[in-house]
Amino acid sequence: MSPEKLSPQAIEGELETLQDWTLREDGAAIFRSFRFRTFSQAFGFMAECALVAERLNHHPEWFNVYSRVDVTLTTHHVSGLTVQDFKLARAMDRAARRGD
Ligand SMILES: C[C@H](O)[C@H](O)[C@H]1CNC2=NC(N)=NC(=O)C2=N1
Repeated sequence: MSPEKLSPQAIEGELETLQDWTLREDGAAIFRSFRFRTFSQAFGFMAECALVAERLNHHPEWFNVYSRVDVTLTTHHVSGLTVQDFKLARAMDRAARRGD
């Protein structure tokens, strides 16, 4: 059963629990730029998140340059946000704290 597209109100509620993420202008994605001390830490973060994404069957759109990883989360099959995006965002926040 694929998750339902979240309403703007539900998205607002979810974002209140995720201080470091911002809602994209079109309201269909959330964004965070992670900063690490080294490239190795950034890549280790990506490797850990890749395994989480596979487990959730929900995958990020991300860009890495050196110690920075920019992440955009959206649910392609509803062209918007679902609980899967916020579940992955929380997992990524946890992984980033471990990588510090
Ligand atoms: C077939 C497979 O379940 C789908 O392609 C999954 C895979 N990962 C996904 N990731 C994201 N971000 N959005 C999706 O809609 C999505 N769908």
